[in-house]
Amino acid sequence: MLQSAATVSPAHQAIAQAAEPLLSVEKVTLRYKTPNLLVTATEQVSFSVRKSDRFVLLGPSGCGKSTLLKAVGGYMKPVSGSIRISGRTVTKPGPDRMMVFQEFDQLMPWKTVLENVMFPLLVARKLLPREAEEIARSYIDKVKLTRAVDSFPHTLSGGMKQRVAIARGMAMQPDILLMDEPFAALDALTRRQMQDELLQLWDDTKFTVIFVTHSIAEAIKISNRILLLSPHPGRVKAEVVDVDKASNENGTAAALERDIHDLLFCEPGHRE
Ligand SMILES: Nc1ncnc2c1ncn2[C@@H]1O[C@H](COP(=O)(O)OP(=O)(O)OP(=O)(O)O)[C@@H](O)[C@H]1O
Repeated sequence: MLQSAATVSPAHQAIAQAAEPLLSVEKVTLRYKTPNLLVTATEQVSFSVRKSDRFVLLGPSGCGKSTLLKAVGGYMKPVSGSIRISGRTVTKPGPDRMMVFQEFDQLMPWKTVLENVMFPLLVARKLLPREAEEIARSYIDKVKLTRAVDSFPHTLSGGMKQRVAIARGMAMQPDILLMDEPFAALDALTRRQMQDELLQLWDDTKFTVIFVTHSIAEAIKISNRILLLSPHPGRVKAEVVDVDKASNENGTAAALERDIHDLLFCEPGHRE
């Protein structure tokens, strides 16, 4: 189930062709221009995401995971290649792609939990306050923050703030939720709890998510598919096309974790 970039099986090609992807990223090269440097973040990266995928971008620091997510979000244009959602080329940010970041300060500190979640519904979806409140409250319930609905962000723990950010993103019912290391700044226990809650939310609503992480264990736990990127500049190294199946074939999730680690970090024949 670990497929190298060069060897995609005919069976997988057939499945990929049969199910029209929601998101197609084709041969995307992304660069930053600084006054003195041209930094190539990713080179010729291709992948596709289907509806209800829990798709993880995994790779070492600096391989361009966040940059790819920014480009899917419409915040950055590829220098070559294309990014399409349901056949439409992505040219700018839109309410069909909501982002959840790692930082705890992504909420507006002067607004309550309810007001933070309602804000994009009022501004981007242009809903009436009553409609926005109803939707916001239902997603606040889903992330188990009913009792904190009137609290201000500074009174919340890091995990609670991330739950608000997830509720805000999901309440917009985007085509794709883009999550950039959303649990990386949490303590280990809270991080595990948040991973479990994300999976419960997915069981409820089957939303489509692209999740960036550099934790192999986190990737295996939350995804159904994983794209492995090589170190800077990021190129596709392999794809785990069915994480559950790969875990079973490898015996355990721990065995798959070792295989992915070796693929990402070791030269052939070496193991740390
Ligand atoms: N604003 C920027 N200007 C110039 N170079 C940048 C900028 N942002 C990122 N880069 C460079 O682009 C490359 C990819 O960065 P990116 O943050 O996408 O990697 P990443 O895989 O998400 O890393 P991490 O796991 O550490 O967050 C790196 O070499 C980084 O230094």
